[in-house]
Amino acid sequence: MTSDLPTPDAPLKIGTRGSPLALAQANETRDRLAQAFDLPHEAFTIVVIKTTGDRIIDRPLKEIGGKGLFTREIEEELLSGGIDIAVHSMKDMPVLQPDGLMLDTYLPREDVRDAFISPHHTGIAELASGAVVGTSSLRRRAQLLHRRPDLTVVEFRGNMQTRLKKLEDGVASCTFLAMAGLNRMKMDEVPKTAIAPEDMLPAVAQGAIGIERRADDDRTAQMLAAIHDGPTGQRLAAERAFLATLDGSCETPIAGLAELDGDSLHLRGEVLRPDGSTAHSGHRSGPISDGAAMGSDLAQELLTRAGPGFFDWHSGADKV
Ligand SMILES: NCc1[nH]cc(CCC(=O)O)c1CC(=O)O
Repeated sequence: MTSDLPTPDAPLKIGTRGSPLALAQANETRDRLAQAFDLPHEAFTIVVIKTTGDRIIDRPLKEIGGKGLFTREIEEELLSGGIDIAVHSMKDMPVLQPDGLMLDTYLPREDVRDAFISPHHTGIAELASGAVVGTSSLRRRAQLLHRRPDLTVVEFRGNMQTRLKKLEDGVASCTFLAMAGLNRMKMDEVPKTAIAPEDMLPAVAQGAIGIERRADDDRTAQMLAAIHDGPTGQRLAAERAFLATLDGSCETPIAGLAELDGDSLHLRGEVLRPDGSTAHSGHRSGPISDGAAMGSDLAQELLTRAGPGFFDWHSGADKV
């Protein structure tokens, strides 16, 4: 199928951010490609790219401009040929990619659930009134305050290691991390309890790794097809259509999860006010091939139920 595979002299350049999780994801991508084509690891180079989001770690993400901050420099390298593929956590990716790029290869999805992390407790119910919770995720913050308005949420930025250090230092009683990241980094020693999606619906695409390429790069497209996971693609098609219709920005707390059962797909979605005061959730079931339509349909329902103004908070005065 593929005539000119990469070689140690002309390696395929894999672009990634430099966080331990990003590197683990890039390594997994290299391993899968090497195995699929029986190539040595030297046929791949991992190129670490520092993004604006990595550089500015002392301010909340929402202040410095949101999601594209972690991808812009990487996508520029891809477009200019500095790298051949870029490996991303799909939950950090906007629904639309720049012209000339394609993002439709997904590795098999990891555990989609959030984990409750605390040295002293095993779940939210155990937290005393007023307990301090650290998270930088607007979704987790809103979901938490929706259930427990008595808790205090403090901003917890930085990579997973930085956040765990803050927890150790006693800055908060607990934090939340994706099970997927903990599993991919084999951080078995972290005191964690997986939270059922019924109790905390995960972010759209949580646990999925996506691989981006230039749209006109046919050799790379053929190589990536060999490691693509179809079921993950079907689930993300529904979840990302849900997100696209909601026009989710980094500032809007949105959760969504699609699961497959035989030929059917079941999609759950939730939108919340950032302070947790109101939440709207719903679900759809249908044939897998209708996933994207179900995603936009569910989003329309939630938009209607939420009513005008629900998503306007970011431009108004009631920002929390
Ligand atoms: N926004 C940061 C981010 N992006 C992806 C993951 C975890 C891995 C995944 O969900 O695929 C994380 C950290 C976290 O939420 O704990």
